[in-house]
Amino acid sequence: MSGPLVVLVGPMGVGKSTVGQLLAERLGVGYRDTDDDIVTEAGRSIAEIFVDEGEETFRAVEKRAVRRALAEHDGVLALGGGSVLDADTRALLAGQRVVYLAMDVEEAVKRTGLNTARPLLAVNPRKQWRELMDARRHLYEGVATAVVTTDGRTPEEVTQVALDALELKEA
Ligand SMILES: Nc1ncnc2c1ncn2[C@@H]1O[C@H](COP(=O)(O)OP(=O)(O)O)[C@@H](O)[C@H]1O
Ligand SMILES: O=C(O)C1=C[C@@H](OP(=O)(O)O)[C@@H](O)[C@H](O)C1
Ligand SMILES: [Mg+2]
Repeated sequence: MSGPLVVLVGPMGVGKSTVGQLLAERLGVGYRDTDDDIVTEAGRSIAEIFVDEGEETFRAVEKRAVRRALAEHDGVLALGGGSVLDADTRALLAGQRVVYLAMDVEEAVKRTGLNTARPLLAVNPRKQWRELMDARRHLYEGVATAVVTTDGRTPEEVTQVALDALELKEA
């Protein structure tokens, strides 16, 4: 199987970036995050790209960033939470080892409700979360080869559960 050793998907704030770095350390491989790639390339924050150019442009940039990272990176790759909205991206994820980090809506509101860096949640976070998960849950499940629930677990515990689920050898 070519491509990353592990790809992480799931909603904003579920811990893809946090767990991704821990997982990479435990596995002794590199870590990459498509949101970071986008920020580096654009020289602006994700929020600025959303405000200046709109979500559609962001999604096009994101699609290219994901394609490139899947082709180039062989370690742990964390994707932005909305990457799976794109059908071509979902097709590229078929055949990859993909972990869906999941959480319920209340946990999501708790973790991200007050975080203005995430433009999709700027107004009425609980309602937005419900709508967002209703629209995306099946997409995350569709690309996942493993699902790891994060509610009530520390990032270290989530990392351990992911390692157990993946049956990958540690470094
Ligand atoms: N298992 C967890 N329990 C509690 N807080 C967490 C957990 N995982 C991540 N966080 C916190 O939630 C926030 C979002 O985490 P992050 O890794 O950036 O998520 P993502 O990349 O999925 O958007 C951070 O403040 C992080 O410290
Ligand atoms: O779910 C989404 O649509 C988004 C998730 C964010 O990444 P994280 O999932 O890493 O927070 C970021 O790409 C952007 O704010 C949009
Ligand atoms: Mg992230």
